[in-house]
Amino acid sequence: MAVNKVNEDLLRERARYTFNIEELTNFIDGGEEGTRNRREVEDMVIHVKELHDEVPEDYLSHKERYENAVKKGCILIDLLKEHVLRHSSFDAYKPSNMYRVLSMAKEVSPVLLHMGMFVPTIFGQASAEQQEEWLHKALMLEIIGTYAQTELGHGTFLRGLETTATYDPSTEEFVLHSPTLTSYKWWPGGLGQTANHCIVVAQLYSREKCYGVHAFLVQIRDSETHMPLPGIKVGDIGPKLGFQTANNGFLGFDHFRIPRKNMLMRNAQVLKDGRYVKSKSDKLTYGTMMLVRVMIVSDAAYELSRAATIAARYSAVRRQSMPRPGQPEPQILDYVTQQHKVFIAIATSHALRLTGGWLWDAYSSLTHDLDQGNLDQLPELHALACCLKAISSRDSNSLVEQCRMSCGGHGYMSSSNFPTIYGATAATVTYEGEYTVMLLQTARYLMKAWKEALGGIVLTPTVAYMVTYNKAKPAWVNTPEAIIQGFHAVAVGKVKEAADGIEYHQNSGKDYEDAWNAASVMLVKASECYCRAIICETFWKEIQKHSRSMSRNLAVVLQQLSELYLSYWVLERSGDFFQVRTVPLTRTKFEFVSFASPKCHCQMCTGFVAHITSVVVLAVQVSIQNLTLTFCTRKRNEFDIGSC
Ligand SMILES: CCCCCCCC/C=C\CCCCC/C=C/C(=O)SCCNC(=O)CCNC(=O)[C@H](O)C(C)(C)COP(=O)(O)OP(=O)(O)OC[C@H]1O[C@@H](n2cnc3c(N)ncnc32)[C@H](O)[C@@H]1OP(=O)(O)O
Ligand SMILES: Cc1cc2nc3c(=O)[nH]c(=O)nc-3n(C[C@H](O)[C@H](O)[C@H](O)COP(=O)(O)OP(=O)(O)OC[C@H]3O[C@@H](n4cnc5c(N)ncnc54)[C@H](O)[C@@H]3O)c2cc1C
Repeated sequence: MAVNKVNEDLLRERARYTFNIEELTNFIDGGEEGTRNRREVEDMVIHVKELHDEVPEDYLSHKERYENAVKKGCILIDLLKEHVLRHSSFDAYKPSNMYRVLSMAKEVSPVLLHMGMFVPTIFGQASAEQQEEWLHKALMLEIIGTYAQTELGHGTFLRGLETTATYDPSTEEFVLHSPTLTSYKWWPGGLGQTANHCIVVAQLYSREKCYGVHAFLVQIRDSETHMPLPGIKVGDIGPKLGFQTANNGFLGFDHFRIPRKNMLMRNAQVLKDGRYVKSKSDKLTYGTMMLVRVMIVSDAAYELSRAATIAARYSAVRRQSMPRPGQPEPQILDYVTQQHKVFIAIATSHALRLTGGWLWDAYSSLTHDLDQGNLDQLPELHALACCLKAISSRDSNSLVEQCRMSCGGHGYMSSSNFPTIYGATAATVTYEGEYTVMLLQTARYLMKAWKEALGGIVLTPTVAYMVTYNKAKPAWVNTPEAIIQGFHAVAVGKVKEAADGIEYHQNSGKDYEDAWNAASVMLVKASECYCRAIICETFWKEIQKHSRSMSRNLAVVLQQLSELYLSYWVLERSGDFFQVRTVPLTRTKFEFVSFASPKCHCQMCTGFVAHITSVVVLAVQVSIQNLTLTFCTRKRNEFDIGSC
């Protein structure tokens, strides 16, 4: 049988590395132990023949595809359980670990929601007694759950959910009911045929009073027969853009009774006589969503890294066209347009991975604070989780599509794996908080921060620069740090612009809600810019921090990747940078000028870096005196193919 020979072009490209591959691998895995763990799991998986498809999934029926996914899910979960039990360091809920293992089956797993939301909800919202009863069963998959919150009529507006849970003190039970068609749960993964339990989010009623949405653990199928229990209507919602084996389903209740103890009572409680005990914050019910949003940032990075790897390899081996008559067809990797498509995908996968790790650390610190009853960091972390989930999933999905397109017709094949990766990342832009809605949530936080900044109040870390502009006159020099300061200036400008927009509409007679709506496009933009500034700054600072403990060759390349990322986004947002005309930020002097302003001139280079080892560092130099912006370009290395 012909032995698969590695493509010579690929071998030649790999021989040109200027850094130690194992060192980079360890960096990506979070250290040598992370690489060892990952390889151990991959070695376990790669040798399981049942995980390899004889027939492409696309040629299977929906039923065969689902059964195939269930089989693979069981195998992978057994590996995960064995590995978690054997290696306490393999923490299934650190970013990406659990998702990594499940995604080795290519198609999304019908037990993704069990692992990704059902178990974490028990961790985060069940009382100690309830964890005692359910956690081990869930971790060992003796019960299989999902997270049933979204309804046919409401996904974003949680306070509008219609499913009711009414307490009956005479029997010490909650009666779950779906009063309307729109109240049917719709979307929960695994609900179609897989889950026999679920977390149900419903409006809690006791003593004729509504206390808002709370979470309940509900058995919906018989543990022996797997048939729906009496009073339960459940099934599959049908075909989707992707995620075909996620087994998304619908669920309706007809006066379905559960014991009082099945209300998750870590935060709020209902006593036997029906008295309601309020939690420290009713937003703690939303805790699982914050966890998954935090995980999505790292997993969006992971999916993008897969797509970028496919595109980079294809670009090395694909030869096409003949720019010079009689010469061999060049590798498409040598076309600057191809580099412009692929290199930003590589840089972004690193940017999002490092930002996801930073966010995970912030989330871990918050959960520790919450355990101590300290909710101070909750608002900022909610705002961060919202905008980073939105931007990371959107960037990942659009760059996955860009990688696909960079591979021509072969990128359109299912065998390229781009369609599966695209389907997975497209879903994350919507689920766990729809893109626009998440950015508007962050905007809510930014509007408050802006008011505090104007009052000179010291702000939380990620918005502190809104005040510092009032004090330190930035001595902006030609460095990446200058670009980051530029992104801060753009973010502050957009926040101010949105706040002024709300004020303008209120002054013209609108109430706050209408003024907010009228300014909402600017509010979304302000959140995008705030988030981009965070990713740029975190990426750059993480690379600087890790560079100190890595070999110089690797540090150089990673530094160039982070500079490429900064340069790319300055070019992408050059309009916003042009608009920023900055004197030390004070209330009255900070203003945006229109493009037409005679004072704003710029020699922005429109070229793009020709090769990953040569980075054009764009920096913003602001001459405070004459209020002009001069973008100067400084070529770090050879051949900048672009032209102004
Ligand atoms: C890339 C490939 C794959 C990646 C895989 C990911 C990782 C794998 C792990 C798990 C797999 C998961 C698979 C997921 C499948 C999908 C599941 C779902 O989609 S579950 C359903 C998700 N639904 C949502 O996210 C709903 C979104 N809506 C909301 O969150 C809320 O309705 C709202 C938009 C925030 C508005 O809520 P509400 O009206 O109550 O609030 P406001 O009035 O706007 O604000 C009130 C104050 O409350 C604060 N707030 C709101 N939410 C939170 C929160 N979560 N935490 C903390 N604080 C919160 C808000 O800031 C307001 O505060 P103030 O301004 O008043 O101080
Ligand atoms: C693949 C997939 C898997 C899912 N899995 C689950 C699951 O397991 N469990 C679960 O509970 N849910 C799940 N969901 C549902 C998901 O959480 C919702 O789809 C999501 O929250 C969006 O809600 P919606 O679908 O009602 O859209 P809507 O909220 O109706 O949004 C529609 C449009 O209205 C806009 N909009 C809505 N509100 C506002 C506002 N206040 N201001 C401005 N614009 C607004 C949005 O921006 C969007 O453009 C899943 C969804 C998908 C796609």
